[in-house]
Amino acid sequence: MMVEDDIGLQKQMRWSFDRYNVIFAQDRESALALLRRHEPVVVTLDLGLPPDPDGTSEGFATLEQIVALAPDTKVIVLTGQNDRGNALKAVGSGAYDFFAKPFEADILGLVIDRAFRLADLERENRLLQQRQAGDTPLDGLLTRDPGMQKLCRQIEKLAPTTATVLLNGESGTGKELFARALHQLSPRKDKRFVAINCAAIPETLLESELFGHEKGAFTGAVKQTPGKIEVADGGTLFLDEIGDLPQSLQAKLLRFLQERVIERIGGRSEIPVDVRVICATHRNLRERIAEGAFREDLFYRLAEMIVAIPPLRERTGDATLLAHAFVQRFAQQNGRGKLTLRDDALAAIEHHPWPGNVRELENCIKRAVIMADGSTIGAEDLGLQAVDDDTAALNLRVVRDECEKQAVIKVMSRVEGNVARAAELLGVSRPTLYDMLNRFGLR
Ligand SMILES: Nc1ncnc2c1ncn2[C@@H]1O[C@H](COP(=O)(O)OP(=O)(O)OP(=O)(O)O)[C@@H](O)[C@H]1O
Repeated sequence: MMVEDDIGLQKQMRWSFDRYNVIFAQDRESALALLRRHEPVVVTLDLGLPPDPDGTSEGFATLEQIVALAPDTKVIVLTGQNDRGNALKAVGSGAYDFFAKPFEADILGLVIDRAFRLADLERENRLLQQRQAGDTPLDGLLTRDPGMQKLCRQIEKLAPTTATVLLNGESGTGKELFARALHQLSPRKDKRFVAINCAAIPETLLESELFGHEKGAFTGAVKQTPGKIEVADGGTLFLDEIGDLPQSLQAKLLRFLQERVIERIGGRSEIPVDVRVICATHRNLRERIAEGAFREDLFYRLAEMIVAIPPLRERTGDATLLAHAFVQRFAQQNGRGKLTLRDDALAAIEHHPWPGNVRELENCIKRAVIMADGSTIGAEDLGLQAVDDDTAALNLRVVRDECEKQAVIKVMSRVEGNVARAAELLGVSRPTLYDMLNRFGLR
């Protein structure tokens, strides 16, 4: 796209750059409308645009909006001769390069070619990165959901730090898997990962499990036993279901986190321990605090970083991705040869809300692999309700229509029904927008 208000110059450019597929804009408004509509890869931008043709304010405003809307666009700003100040300012504001007017078409052509090449390379690079991100989320963890992949990147960043991480998510969402990944990717990976479930052990035993005891500390304490915290020295301590930690132990854990020393039950000496603490809960800890069941000061010690893991039903495409992988794994483990999921099974898996998340899905597939008679698994083998297989919704056109409809409704509401303005924002012509409104039955 070439943004140039001088019609004579536009003509000359059209002629000089006829080997490109060029679109022309003459002011900010038309430039932004064309940007939305055609998504040009390279833009040349004259800084002197109406209503300020002798200044640069409109040019800079246009540049700013192009960079904000489509940051990958390569904008080449055309400045006056010897106008270093504005040239540098433009590059500082996100322009790719600058060029002095009047220009020699050959040389400007070289700059444009280079901009296209760079844009190509950047696009390739982005694709490669996306592909890699999709292939290797975290060890043992399968996902294609963009939100989950973002979480995986966060975990990679958090892993090498000493931050205490709180993993929050429904039961079976993979909290322990994330905790192990945090350990594996940390400098502590060669030391122990010690997990303890605070909800599974009675209060009386939990204290000794965590802090250890000396011989004779209580009836049955026949020998000196170090606690889990001590055992994890140098490594990572994973406190699962931290929201269920009894009050008395909350105080003791807080003291450990503050002072980093423990005292075994019945012991007299303070033992320094160096552990990275990761904890997890399916509970809403803020609610527990409000109920008076969880100490606020402990919460802030534990939740230096909070990672919220989405339930399986909110991850796009993951239920079937995991189902295929689990079928393969369990078929192999049970010597079942090649087993596949039928379409009715896949539809049922997509529709089931999976309150028990990945663990529920895993168990469901495990059972089905054992029970299935033939070489395929149907909805019935999974014990799931068969649903009307709406393959229609799997058709890209229908999906696209639904998305388009949502976008049209949103934009039409934003511009209070102004069709011309909505068409511009959506990057379509007015007749196209009218067609869409008709097609979607919108008034
Ligand atoms: N994204 C995933 N890819 C592959 N396997 C997964 C994934 N998420 C979870 N799992 C598997 O699902 C099971 C449950 O995961 P995990 O124990 O980590 O969940 P959790 O959130 O800690 O559960 P709980 O809160 O009940 O302790 C495990 O067998 C785990 O390996």
